[in-house]
Amino acid sequence: MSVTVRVPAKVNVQLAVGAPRPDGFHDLANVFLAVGLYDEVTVTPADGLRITCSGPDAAQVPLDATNLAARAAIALAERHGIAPDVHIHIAKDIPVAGGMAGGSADGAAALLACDALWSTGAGRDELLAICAQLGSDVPFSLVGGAALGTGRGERLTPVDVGGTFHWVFAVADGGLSTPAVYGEFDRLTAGTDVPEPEASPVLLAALRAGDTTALAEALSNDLQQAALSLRPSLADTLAAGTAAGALAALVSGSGPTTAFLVADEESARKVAEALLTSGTCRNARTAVSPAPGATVQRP
Ligand SMILES: C[C@](O)(CO)[C@H](O)COP(=O)(O)OP(=O)(O)OC[C@H]1O[C@@H](n2ccc(N)nc2=O)[C@H](O)[C@@H]1O
Ligand SMILES: Nc1ncnc2c1ncn2[C@@H]1O[C@H](COP(=O)(O)OP(=O)(O)OP(=O)(O)O)[C@@H](O)[C@H]1O
Repeated sequence: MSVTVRVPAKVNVQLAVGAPRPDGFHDLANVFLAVGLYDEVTVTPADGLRITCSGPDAAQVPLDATNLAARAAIALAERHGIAPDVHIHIAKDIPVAGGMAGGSADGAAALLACDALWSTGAGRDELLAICAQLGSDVPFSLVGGAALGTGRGERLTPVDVGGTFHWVFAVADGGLSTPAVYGEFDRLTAGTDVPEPEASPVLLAALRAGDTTALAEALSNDLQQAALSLRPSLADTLAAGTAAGALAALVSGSGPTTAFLVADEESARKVAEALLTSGTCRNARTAVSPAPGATVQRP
């Protein structure tokens, strides 16, 4: 018997970053929106723990115990006194190291899949606590939709979304390391007074109203400057999407994927095509939001 879980990518429609904490993390006001690009994680009983991965970016995914999907299986098994003897297969469609929480998504998906396979009876709160141990973005991958993440992003409050938003994502060549981007943020803000991060009421109202124009005006990412500083060529990608008619352009999370909010499906197609022909990115993907969180697939 196997269990398959489908899990979405995310874009941060607001990422407000505070000063570094003593533990090295940063307090955030992190407004997550799940977008309809998905990985699928399948777990099957096996003699030991084994990971495989398929998809165009599969070669960049670690297949050892550092993989977040493996760490999730081990964490759940330890808590319930079970041997983590599963074959985990990741069908990867979320860009790797792109700031779209691909690894986090696989962690949340493997956790939910193993929980179903082993019938552990773990409640939602226990699963969310394990997610938070695995990484700051992992709890959101489990819940999906839209949520405000505070603390290091792991403490979630659901956010209402009153409509569908259309996006284009420009996938860059190579990844950016999340700690390196936070480190660059610290370097760029050193000696300045970094304000306490706060969610923008205007942005939350735009989401609630399903108002694309208002959301376009309210999007913000405090890590954008740091990502651009480490990868200056991203400015060309942002400019190419804006010139093609995107309502707003921003770096997705820690980058280097860039996100373009567009009016509708037709505009998404046009902007994606223009980005591809601009030569400023490796690939361009269209997607809608919000998307549901990690979900067990029934055959
Ligand atoms: C950039 C975002 O993707 C936005 O959602 C997240 O903040 C990153 O979340 P993540 O990849 O799950 O990050 P984690 O695995 O928890 O942490 C990786 C590293 O990122 C930095 N980090 C992460 C989250 C946070 N609130 N402050 C940080 O400074 C730390 O250097 C940390 O060691
Ligand atoms: N299941 C996984 N899929 C992809 N990368 C993984 C996975 N598990 C661990 N990793 C490691 O995590 C690193 C970051 O990859 P990931 O795709 O999660 O980045 P990201 O989307 O930028 O993350 P975030 O948006 O959460 O900061 C990779 O370079 C890889 O070494």
